[in-house]
Amino acid sequence: MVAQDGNNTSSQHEEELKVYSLEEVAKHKTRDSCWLVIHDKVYDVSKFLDEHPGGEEVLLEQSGSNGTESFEDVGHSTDAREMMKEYLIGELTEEDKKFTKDNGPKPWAYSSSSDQNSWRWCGASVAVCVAALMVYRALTR
Ligand code: HEM
Repeated sequence: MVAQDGNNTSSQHEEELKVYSLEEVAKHKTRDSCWLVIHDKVYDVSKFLDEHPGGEEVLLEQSGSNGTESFEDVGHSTDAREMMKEYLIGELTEEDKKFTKDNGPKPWAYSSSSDQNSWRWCGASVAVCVAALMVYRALTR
């Protein structure tokens, strides 16, 4: 018979998150150990410095502190947000949390996988044109 023990090994990553204070995070601001906080989560991006499309400088600048605002200002894509999970090492202590909300990528930063978006815009534009034409014809009759 099939044993039903498949659900106790998955999705434990979130539960295993370590808790760090901002003070602890502030000790990691070098190339060898570069941590930063985004939306109250702690990321160790030391191994990502060379790969970051925005360059290592910006990451080093934000290291040891809260990079949420800069991260959101750039409007990182869905792909970037997926990528982050790889570098997640923990979260801030309750007292250090800012409880910022992750509103997802900005409209201009959707990843290429969501080409459907352009089609949606295209469809909407056609609909607006047709509606305008109908109104025009109704008014000029
Ligand atoms: C773990 C954290 C981060 C990851 C995984 C990440 C990933 C990425 C990726 C994949 C891109 C390419 C564009 C995109 O897909 O959105 C990018 C661009 C960029 N990132 Fe980050 N990033 C992180 C943190 C930060 C932080 C804290 C800053 C602070 C300023 C930053 C600044 C930038 C800039 C300036 C660009 C270039 C945007 C452009 O040229 O259009 N990133 N990042």
